[in-house]
Amino acid sequence: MNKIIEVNNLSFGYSENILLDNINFSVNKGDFLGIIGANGSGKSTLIKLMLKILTPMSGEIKLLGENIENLKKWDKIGYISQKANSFNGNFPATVEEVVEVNLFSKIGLFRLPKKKHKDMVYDALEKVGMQDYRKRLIGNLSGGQQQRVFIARALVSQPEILFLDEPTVGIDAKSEEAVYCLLARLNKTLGLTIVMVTHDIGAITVHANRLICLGENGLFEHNTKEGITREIVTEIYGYDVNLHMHDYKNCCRKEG
Ligand SMILES: Nc1ncnc2c1ncn2[C@@H]1O[C@H](COP(=O)(O)OP(=O)(O)OP(=O)(O)O)[C@@H](O)[C@H]1O
Repeated sequence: MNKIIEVNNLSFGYSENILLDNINFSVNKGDFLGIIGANGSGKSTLIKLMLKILTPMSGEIKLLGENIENLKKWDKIGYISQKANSFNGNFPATVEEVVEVNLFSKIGLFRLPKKKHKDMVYDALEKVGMQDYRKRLIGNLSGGQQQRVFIARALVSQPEILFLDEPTVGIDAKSEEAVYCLLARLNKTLGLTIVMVTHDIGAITVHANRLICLGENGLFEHNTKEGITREIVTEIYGYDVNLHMHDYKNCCRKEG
C-alpha cells in the first residue's frame, strides 16, 4: 500500500461558511509532508478531520488504506497537538510515566507495566535521545527536551503516521532545529510518515519532501525539491511574507 493517507472531496466549515472546500490530496508511505498557510486557513482543522476529532460535511478520508469511519488501528496513528507544549510544568510525573501513558491499551487499565512495556518505553526514549532523563520529572525539563519526550510518547505505540501541529512553537531556535532534525532522522531511518503543520517555511522546506499550502483559493501542492521562493509563499499567504531560510547542512550531526 503506497498511499497511506487519502483525502477525497473533503469539505468542512464550523458554521455555514465553508472553511475547507473540496480538498483532495494523498500522502505516500514514508513522505514527510508539511502543511503551511496563513493563520486561520484551516491547517489544524484539516489535521483534526484526519484524526476523526471533527466530522467532515462531505468527502472521505482514508488512513492506512481504511476509511477512518471504520479504522480500528488508531494506535498506529500518532498525534502531537499544538497544546502539548503548554504542558503543566508542575505535573508530578516522570518522563517514563509520561511515555508509558500511550501504552495503557496494551498494559491494561489498573495494571502495572511489565518488563516488555518498560523496554518499549526505553526504546522510544532512546530514539529521541532522552533515555538518560527517564527518571526526571517532566516539568523540570526544558521546552525542547519536553517536546522530545512527547515525540517519544507518540512513538512508543510504534505508529505508522505521526501528525504534528506546530511542534516547535515556544521553543528556542536551537531546540527547534534539533526537533526538525530528529523528525527528519525518524522519517529516514524508521520510514515513519510525518504530517506537520508549521509556519516555519524555511525549516519545513529543508526537511519535508512535499508541501501542501492552504490558501484563499484552496489547496496548492508543492514539491520542495523545486525550491520555494518568497513570491510563491506570498501568493499562497495572500500577503508579503519575509522568508527566513535556515542553514541545516550538518544538522543531524549537531542534533542534541
Ligand atoms: N471550534 C471552533 N469553532 C468555530 N470556529 C473555529 C473553531 N476552531 C477553529 N475555528 C476557526 O476556523 C478557522 C481555522 O482555524 P484553524 O485553527 O484550523 O486554522 P490554522 O490554519 O490552524 O490557524 P493558525 O495558523 O492560526 O494556527 C479560524 O478562523 C478559526 O477561528
